[in-house]
Amino acid sequence: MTHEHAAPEGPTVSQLGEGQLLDAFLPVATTEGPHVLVGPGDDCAVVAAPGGSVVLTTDTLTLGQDFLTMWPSGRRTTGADLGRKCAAQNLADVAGTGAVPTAVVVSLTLPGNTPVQWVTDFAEGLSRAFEELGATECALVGGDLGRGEELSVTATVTGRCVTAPVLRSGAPAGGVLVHAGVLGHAAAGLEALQCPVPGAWDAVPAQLRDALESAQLRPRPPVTTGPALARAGALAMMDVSDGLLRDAGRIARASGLHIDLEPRALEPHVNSLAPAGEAVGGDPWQWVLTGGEDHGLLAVLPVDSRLPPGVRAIGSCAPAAPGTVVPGSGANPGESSRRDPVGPAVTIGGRTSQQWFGRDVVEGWDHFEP
Ligand SMILES: Nc1ncnc2c1ncn2[C@@H]1O[C@H](COP(=O)(O)OP(=O)(O)O)[C@@H](O)[C@H]1O
Ligand SMILES: Cc1ncc(C[n+]2csc(CCOP(=O)(O)OP(=O)(O)O)c2C)c(N)n1
Ligand SMILES: [Mg+2]
Repeated sequence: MTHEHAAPEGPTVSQLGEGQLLDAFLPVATTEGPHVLVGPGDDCAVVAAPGGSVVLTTDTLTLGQDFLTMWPSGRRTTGADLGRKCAAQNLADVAGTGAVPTAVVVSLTLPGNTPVQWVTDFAEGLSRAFEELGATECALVGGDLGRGEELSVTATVTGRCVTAPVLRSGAPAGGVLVHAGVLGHAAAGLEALQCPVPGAWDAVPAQLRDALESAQLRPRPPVTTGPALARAGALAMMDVSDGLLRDAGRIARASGLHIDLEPRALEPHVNSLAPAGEAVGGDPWQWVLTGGEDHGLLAVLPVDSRLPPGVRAIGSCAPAAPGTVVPGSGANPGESSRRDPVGPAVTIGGRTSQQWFGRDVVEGWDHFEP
């Protein structure tokens, strides 16, 4: 059913990016209150609770936009896959704040012909992900069921902090940019899933193709590394959901900094994708630098910090050149109004993404970007 608006005046959401939409949306909403410790702008909000605080995040997966039930490659997104992905993307936001996940509520919008087995598989996938990702304190505590035209699942997850919450805005000049998890695998997996059989991806070894498709369908964020990074002294952190360049840009802007990525530190990620890139004529650097949905953790630590297991240094933070980036305010996370007037917030080995790729590239995912 299409959705007709009575007064179709002015731009539609698909003419704006997510940042511009938030710039329009948040100023007319009440975003401050006596219990709000951290409002919109970070991976999680932080709300005062008796004796402490609770961190809170929500994320939706919608058929067509975030997954397909049957992919051109022939693979299906099962209920168990979607349960795992739903858990992973929310648990990663809690981890990205340095917190331990505590509880989940899930809302399911289901077309009437959805098999019951699909729904029970979803519940099982959700719970298996808690176990497999180390969210051992986390339980499903509620939710909602409804019928709708399009299959859609939304989870809201709470967490408890082990230190002060780690936001995007605390990175200092001189800090070390670190990352834990995979980069580019979910993006390469999306291309594999979208490629019909027979097709270009037939040239990729079956095991690698399967692993990349699984990285897209069942991402495995390093959830327990979030609190470990917080304890190691992380000053800024987030999960990489929209692409390394775009999300590093969010830390840079929120912290009023310039970030330079170290190409040699990213080479192991690129090399792991090279056989697939060669076989299909894809660019592994593009997958690594701009691919979303891996949900690894990106953090800034003081120089000379001990890195927790699985954490690698991938870049450095420097003062922003005058006029380069404007620090964001927590209440207004949209980026459009503070688009860099002079230079980029993030470079790769000192080069802009345009210089690095030799062409203009889209630096990451945006649900509405025109
Ligand atoms: N409908 C909304 N109402 C209030 N805040 C929102 C809404 N949608 C997004 N936000 C907030 O805006 C920020 C979006 O920033 P973004 O960098 O896109 O985060 P993420 O990639 O983790 O979703 C988050 O802090 C999120 O909580
Ligand atoms: C059918 C389909 N098309 C496109 C994509 C790619 N995609 C969808 S969402 C997304 C980025 C993650 O976005 P979101 O779920 O909004 O996570 P958030 O940034 O809110 O954490 C990407 C790369 C996909 N997974 N499936
Ligand atoms: Mg996020």
